[in-house]
Amino acid sequence: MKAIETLGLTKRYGAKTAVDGLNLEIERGELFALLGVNGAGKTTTIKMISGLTKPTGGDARILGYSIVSEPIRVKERINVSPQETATAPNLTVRENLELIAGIYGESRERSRRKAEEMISAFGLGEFAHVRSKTLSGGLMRRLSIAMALISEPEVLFLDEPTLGLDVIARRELWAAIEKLKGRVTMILTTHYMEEAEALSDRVGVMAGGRLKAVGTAGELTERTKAKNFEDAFIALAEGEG
Ligand SMILES: Nc1ncnc2c1ncn2[C@@H]1O[C@H](COP(=O)(O)OP(=O)(O)OP(=O)(O)O)[C@@H](O)[C@H]1O
Repeated sequence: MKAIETLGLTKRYGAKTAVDGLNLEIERGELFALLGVNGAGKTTTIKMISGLTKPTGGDARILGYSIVSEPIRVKERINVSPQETATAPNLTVRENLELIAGIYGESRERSRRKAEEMISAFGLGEFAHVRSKTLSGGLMRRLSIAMALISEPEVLFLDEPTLGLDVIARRELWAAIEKLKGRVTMILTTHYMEEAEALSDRVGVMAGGRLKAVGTAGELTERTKAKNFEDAFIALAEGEG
């Protein structure tokens, strides 16, 4: 069974077709980067797959469950690490993690244990007692992803995870994401081509609501006869048809 399979997934807003008959398959454990210029339809696609908005046509199956007819089953198995980090500013790193575990119905004891696991997995040990509002951008993003993982989702959406981070914080976050590869299916959106190239198993390029190409960064570079992946992306994102 695929982690994600979209079947003619479509979203229309009045006369505007934001996502146009998307057919896409993502394997379990894969890190898939969904790329496209502003307005290509990435956010709308992710919103539909994660149950935040309903398609106007087609369907998607997440771990076999339909987003149209079984949205609760889907929501139980996924989580989103949003672009706008949503931590409780006056709670510490540990308290934020325990709070989320509690919201997902874990006992006090298990919440503590899971928070500890995440602190260790994301290298947040020395900041466990720090209020989240005082964290740097990079640490905040790490906490945000840790919070999204505490419910043990099988599918995780990472929406521009390193937006606005400096190069060191970005590399640290990449390392944290790398460690999750193979265990959690991840769908990444990013405008940084080197990020897609460094992290993803495959990329999909969207333009005008349609999927223009799918493959590894290397394959797409070769297919477009570009000199690097960024040029390949530009050729695909701007190409007609
Ligand atoms: N709620 C809405 N109502 C009307 N049009 C919308 C709505 N949401 C998105 N659109 C339109 O659908 C198209 C796709 O938008 P979407 O946000 O999915 O693109 P995107 O690839 O995520 O872009 P970005 O990189 O800027 O986030 C755009 O033309 C956008 O204006």
